[in-house]
Amino acid sequence: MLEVLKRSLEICPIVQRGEYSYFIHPITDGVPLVEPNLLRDVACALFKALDLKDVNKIVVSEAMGIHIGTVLSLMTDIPYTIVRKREYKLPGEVIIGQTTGYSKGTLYLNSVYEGDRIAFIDDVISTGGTIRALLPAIESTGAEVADLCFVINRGNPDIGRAYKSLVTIDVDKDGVHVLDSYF
Ligand SMILES: O=P(O)(O)OC[C@H]1O[C@H](OP(=O)(O)OP(=O)(O)O)[C@H](O)[C@@H]1O
Ligand code: HPA
Repeated sequence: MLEVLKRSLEICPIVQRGEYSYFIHPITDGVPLVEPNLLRDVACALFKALDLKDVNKIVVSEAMGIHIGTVLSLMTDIPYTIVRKREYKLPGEVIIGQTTGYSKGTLYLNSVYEGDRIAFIDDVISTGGTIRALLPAIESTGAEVADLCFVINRGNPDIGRAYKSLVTIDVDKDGVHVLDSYF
């Protein structure tokens, strides 16, 4: 398990976004091509790694949480909602400031309510800026984040609580180096 993911990371290209060495990978970018065997490898590992007991909703963030949220939802029959980069002004919408290693923006959380037990998944954690902003926003609704898992962990940031990641990597100008994996 995770052999396909690890191999694909070791060959992925790097581009500079200012000071930030950005790796380009099918799971985090949708390019190069998302091969079904890679998606299957990731989906099965997420399903196995996450504790989904009594979880009633999956939360993912736009854009690149969406394909992994879709496959996990199909596998588990648990519905998911997407934290969007677009405002809806629905009642209860939570507005979140997001800062990553290369961008700043605003996210909008909907469809999460008091009493929900949430599994949060995302393609990558890097500086941790996104999840550090998202966690209190989800919890402000009265929902509990029961488990969280990232497909790729670069940087292993402290987010104030435990989290899971399928693979841990280091990125430099020469490429991606896989340091550790969950399975
Ligand atoms: O740990 P951080 O430094 O916050 O980085 C992680 C975030 O960066 C990416 O999202 P991005 O906002 O680039 O959007 P995308 O999914 O559309 O690529 C990724 O999907 C995470 O949500
Ligand atoms: O280096 C990266 N590559 C792809 N997605 C990302 N999201 C945060 N950092 C990265």
